[in-house]
Amino acid sequence: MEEEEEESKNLEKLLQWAANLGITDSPSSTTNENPCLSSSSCLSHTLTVSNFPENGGRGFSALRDLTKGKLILRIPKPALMTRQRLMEDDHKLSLAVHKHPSLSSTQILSVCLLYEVGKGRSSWWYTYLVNLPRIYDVLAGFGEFEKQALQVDDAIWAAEKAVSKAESEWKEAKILMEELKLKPQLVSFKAWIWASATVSSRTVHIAWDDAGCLCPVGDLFNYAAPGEESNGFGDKISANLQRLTDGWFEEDVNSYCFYARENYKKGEQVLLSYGTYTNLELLEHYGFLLNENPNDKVFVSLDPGMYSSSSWPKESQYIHGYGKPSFALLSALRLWATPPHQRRSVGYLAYSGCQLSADNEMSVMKWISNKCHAILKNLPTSIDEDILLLSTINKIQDFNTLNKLEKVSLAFGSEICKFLEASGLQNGKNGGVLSLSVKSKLSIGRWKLAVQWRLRYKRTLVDCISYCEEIISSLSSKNDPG
Ligand SMILES: C[S@@+](CC[C@H](N)C(=O)[O-])C[C@H]1O[C@@H](n2cnc3c(N)ncnc32)[C@H](O)[C@@H]1O
Repeated sequence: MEEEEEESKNLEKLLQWAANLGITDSPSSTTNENPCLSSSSCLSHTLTVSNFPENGGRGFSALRDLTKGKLILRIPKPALMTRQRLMEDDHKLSLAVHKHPSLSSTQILSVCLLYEVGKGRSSWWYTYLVNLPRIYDVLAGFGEFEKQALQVDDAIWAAEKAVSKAESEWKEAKILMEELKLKPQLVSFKAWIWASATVSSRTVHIAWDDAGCLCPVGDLFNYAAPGEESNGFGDKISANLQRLTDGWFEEDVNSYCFYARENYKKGEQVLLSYGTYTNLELLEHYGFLLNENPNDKVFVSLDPGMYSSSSWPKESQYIHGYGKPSFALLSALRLWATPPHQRRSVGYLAYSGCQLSADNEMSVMKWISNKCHAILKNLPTSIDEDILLLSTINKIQDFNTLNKLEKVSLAFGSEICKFLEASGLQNGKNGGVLSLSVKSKLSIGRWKLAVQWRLRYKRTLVDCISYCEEIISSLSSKNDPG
């Protein structure tokens, strides 16, 4: 409770601080007038900060009905936390950073952020910094147990790569952080994960710095995938070319401006597209995923001969999150299922997305369906088991204890035991109540994300099997009308 009160006070201070910097949700403001300068909050016309437990937590809701395309928030350049700004304000930082030209722009921004945190209350950005999340669930922070809970090799590999990339970037940046005499806890790997996750999940794009910049108040928008509102999950992907983000820097007003991506009713959450991401990419960069993500992709491994039967790049051959094989995957498999000596003559049909013959289409559909079945069979748990496990994880999170452990362990056997082992928790001999440490609570959150991810993956494969079976049955009935 105390924590909540403190968070709400900090937020109030942030909105007032932002108002003093000219950040505003007033649609009529220009650079020359700052209607919020004397106000106690930069928000009063368009947006208010609310909590959306199921959709990103802290975010914005509409204060009134909003129209698509309307300017909803403006952050003047001096309020943007850029590398340039931080270094201009601190000569010592600037001198030290310039001695390390091999560090990447995002490594430098992460160091600058930690350096600013190290200043505590004396930082000009203090009011902003105390409102940043304390933890992130990005892949780079996944421990061994959480990585394995992803179950799918590609995903485990992506998590391992994220961890090792973070480790090597941290080691490279450590010398600079030590030169800057950061406190040991700010030089730790844990602090590095925090800083680099802040950078990857909260920066916005600016043309003059490829690290992007931190955008106070503007970074409170939660995410909706681009195209979501026009597609509907399961519908055909809209051919409309939409802008992938809803905010950009505008030179004429010297501000970062955010626009409503659709019409919103008063009270609805106002969301922002950060770009097009698969669920695994969302986990990697932002530490969350969407149950219905129109941009999700499931890659299935093909035999080398299948890749070489067409010129489609590997990354274009996948199954859409809603279960349909991608255009390129279908095209490649149609060619592969054609005898090699006939491939040239039907190539133009395959590349334009046409079916080649009923037999060819049926063998392609059977191949994909068998492949999906085989993948599902090889995974350690079924969809039903994952659903049950998720509901148990939810209960554990609700009560913050592991209750009636023996009963739970019976249902989920090894995975629960592995969690207990990984968290250093002992299974009470009598199956009694175990209180969870902060570390275990964090681990449970990541474990849940891993289970949600693999469940979505499995559902896509099941949807793909249904898709293939529908095509097979419709082609069979055409072939054999009797
Ligand atoms: C730019 S911040 C958005 C504001 C954030 N909720 C906060 O409290 O500061 C991005 C982070 O918000 C969370 N988030 C954004 N959109 C989400 C969504 N649709 N579902 C779940 N979490 C989301 C993720 O933790 C992500 O890393």
